[in-house]
Order: sequence, then structure tokens, then C-alpha cells
Amino acid sequence: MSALVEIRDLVIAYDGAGAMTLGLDSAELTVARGETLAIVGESGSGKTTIGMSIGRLLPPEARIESGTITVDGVSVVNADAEALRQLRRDHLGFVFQNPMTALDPTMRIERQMVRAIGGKPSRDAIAALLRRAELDDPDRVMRSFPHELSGGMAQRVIIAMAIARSPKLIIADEPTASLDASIREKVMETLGRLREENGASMVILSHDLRLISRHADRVAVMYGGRVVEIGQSATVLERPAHPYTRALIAAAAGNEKPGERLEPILGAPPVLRGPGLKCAYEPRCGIARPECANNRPEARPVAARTVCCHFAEEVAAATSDTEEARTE
Ligand SMILES: Nc1ncnc2c1ncn2[C@@H]1O[C@H](COP(=O)(O)OP(=O)(O)OP(=O)(O)O)[C@@H](O)[C@H]1O
Repeated sequence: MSALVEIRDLVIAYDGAGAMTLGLDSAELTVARGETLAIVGESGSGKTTIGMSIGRLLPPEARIESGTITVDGVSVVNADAEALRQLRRDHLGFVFQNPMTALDPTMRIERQMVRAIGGKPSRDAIAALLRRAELDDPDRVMRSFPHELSGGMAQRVIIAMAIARSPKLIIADEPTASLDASIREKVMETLGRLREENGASMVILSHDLRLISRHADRVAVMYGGRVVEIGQSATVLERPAHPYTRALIAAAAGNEKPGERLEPILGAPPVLRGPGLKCAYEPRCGIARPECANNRPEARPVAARTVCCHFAEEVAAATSDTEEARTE
């Protein structure tokens, strides 16, 4: 069966104050049916741009320069206003980072749920949906205004809204980042369970590598507006083949050994003013050679994943040696 989402050679530009910035530079991504795919990368790598491009929910200053995006075989790039509305309403569900800004502060939850479900749902139907999102006093929640709920409860309301029309794809942008650390895992579990019950796919945009290692089937690592490594979560996160993925893991909180400090990634991510002609990571890369500054690496299969690095075999071999030494 074909992939649910296919993004090919996508170039998106932002027209800012006097300068053009590329948000995506020939990005490629597929989301399989029923899978959970996490997109990771530093701030500015292009996660939001690629995630929001799936529903063409980009700000007005964004332009799709070239490339294709299809969801369930339908072109998102060429869709007219009505087709787009239908796609967003019937096939996509969104969970954003901050539930308090996603909810309307002036409206009780019941009315907001009615809008999300569509038609004239009964109170029982709304209560059942809230209960599925593990809100055990749905009557009280329905009567409440958003500010009367805790952050975790508000995010569960957003999750209930996101799955209300049984979407084929849930796009979750840092779904637990604004929540208390103690409830993040539980909210993620609810989201994952509802995704599974609905047979939907999910794309999670996140900085939290530990969270996604537990909840994503595959991981796409973005850098400089491209997916530079993509594969099964365990493969990519335990034995990275791109030097940037390796650096991202070494810099991730929770990965420090006792008495050791995290290794920050030196330098800053690029701000792209045009299509890259070389490896965008080259100025920060510890193993860069002249070839990296002269030729842009294209995506290719290496050690059971797809990676854009001229020296991916070398990185993969080094990381699997380290992994073996650690498990011996
Ligand atoms: N509205 C905008 N106007 C101009 N440039 C933008 C705009 N939105 C994003 N960009 C630029 O596009 C590039 C990709 O940004 P994007 O927001 O997609 O990254 P991100 O990985 O989602 O970052 P974050 O984790 O901070 O959300 C960056 O260089 C960013 O500065």
C-alpha cells in the first residue's frame, strides 16, 4: 500500500523583512499508514515548516517554491480552498504545544467540542470522547472555561478534539513540552493509544529524544531544511550514521554518564538564503573533509536507514563499535 504522506523535493521559502530564508531545501519524507514518525532537530532545522506543510498551514509569508506533498494520494500543493478545508477537517488532527493558546479562552469546553466534532453531537457523545482521552469527570470539563483546567487536562481536551473525526493523520507539535514533567509520559500514552485505536498515523515534532525513543516507530532527523537521516527509532538513535544525529544525541539531556557533562553542539545552525550546494552541517562537523564543502550529499541507504552524508559508513561503523563496547 502507498504511504499516507509523501513529500518530495519540497522547497519552501519565507519572505521576511528584506531577506528570503529557505525553510525547506529539497526535503523528502514519507509517513506510512499506521506508523508514528518523530521529526527531530535543533530550533530552525525545519520541523515546523515540514509538519505544517502537510496541512498547508504555513504563515502567509511562506511560499511553496517547488516539490510535491500528497496525503492519501491527494495533492496538497494544488488543492483549492474547499479541498484544503476538507483535508484539514476530515483527515488531519492537530495537537499543538500549548493547549491554552489552542483553546478559545472565551468559550466553554462543551461548545468547543461541538465545533470539533461537527454536526449536533449529544452530550453523551461528547462525554464519551472526553472519557476516551482519560478525563474522568467529563461533565465538569464540559462546563469549564479553559482557564479552569490544568495544563494536562487542557491538552487531553485538545487530544479529544484532534481525534474527534477519526483523522488518518495526527500532527503533534511538541505535544508535551508545556506540561509538567510528571504527566508528560501519561499524556503521550493517551495520545498513542487513541492513535492506535483509530488506526491513524502520527507525526510528532519534538526536541525530546527520550520521549520519542519510547513513542515513535521511526525518526527523521532534520538539519538545514532537509531530512538528513531517517530510519527505525532504535537504529537511528542507538547507532546514528549522520554526524549531526550523533551530536544531537550527545547533547540530549539524560544521556550524560555519571560525573560527565553533556556535549553541546558547537556553532549555530545555518540560516539558508538559497539552495545548499554543499553539506549544510560541514562548518560544524568534526569529520568534514574537502568533499563536504564542495558537494551536497544526497540521500542514500546506509546500514538500514537513509542518510545524507558522504561519510555515513564511517560514522555508522564508529557508533556501532561504541554501542558494542557499551553492551559488552
Ligand atoms: N515566519 C517565518 N518567517 C521567516 N523565516 C521563518 C519563518 N518561520 C520559519 N522561518 C525560518 O525557516 C527555517 C526553519 O524554521 P522552522 O520553524 O521550520 O524550524 P523548527 O525546527 O520548527 O524550529 P523550532 O524548533 O524553533 O520550532 C529557520 O531558518 C527559520 O528561521
